[in-house]
Amino acid sequence: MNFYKFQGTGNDFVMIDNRNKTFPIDNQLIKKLCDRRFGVGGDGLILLENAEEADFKMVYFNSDGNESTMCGNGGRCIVAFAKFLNIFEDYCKFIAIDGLHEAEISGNNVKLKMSDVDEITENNGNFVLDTGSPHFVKFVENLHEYPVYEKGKEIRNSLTFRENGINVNFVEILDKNSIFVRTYERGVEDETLSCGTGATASALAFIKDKNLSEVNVNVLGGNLKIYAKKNHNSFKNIWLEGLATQVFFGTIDLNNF
Ligand SMILES: N[C@H](CCC[C@H](N)C(=O)O)C(=O)O
Repeated sequence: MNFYKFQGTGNDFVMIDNRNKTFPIDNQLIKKLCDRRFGVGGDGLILLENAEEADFKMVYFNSDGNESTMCGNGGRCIVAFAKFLNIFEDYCKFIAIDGLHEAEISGNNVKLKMSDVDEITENNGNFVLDTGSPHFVKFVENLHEYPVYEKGKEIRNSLTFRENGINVNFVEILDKNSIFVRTYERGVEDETLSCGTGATASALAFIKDKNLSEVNVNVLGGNLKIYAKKNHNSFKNIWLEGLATQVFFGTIDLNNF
């Protein structure tokens, strides 16, 4: 079995061209392929498959081996992967678990259209919203020193969120249109170097009461840019932009893995 390793601002994925539908979807196999010592290593595994009314379909699994909701950085990486496979020229449409996405690629830079966000709810100064995956957003000071793993794990496993889980984003405001975000990711159950749907959620929480439509988001693994059109407490025309690159490729004999 051929696999490709891609990363988008440090969020990394095992990518498989599964248009022939031969990949054995097995949670334990996916978990082992994502294992950083016993496997290839990755925050998740992504299958690229054929789609009726789009250029391709994205199927996303977290590194715990379970299929999950939309992955923004994974979406940017599958666009770069599909371009590498010559599936499209510079603009594509693909189907993911949260619906149809458009994307543009220029070199290693990918701009991905995210699902609309209908509502941001607030609970004692924090924010909860769904950008294709569920996110909790908390604004803090001195984010570099903040205990992201401990506090993120605590919120993700709290009574409110324990059953379905949630991704937990901690945000420091850098200037009038820039934020720094660190994320504890559901299904990875650890901090990742970047979370695309999390960066998007954090940016929307940041601009919800501002007259701003572009946000620079610094993450540990690089820089992202989010564009959004606000409409009261909802957002449309949301785009996530950043670099996505192929790191290496290889083959695995699944009969002896
Ligand atoms: N772990 C997330 C999905 C991947 C999100 C992240 N990798 C992104 O770039 O959006 C979840 O299960 O909700």
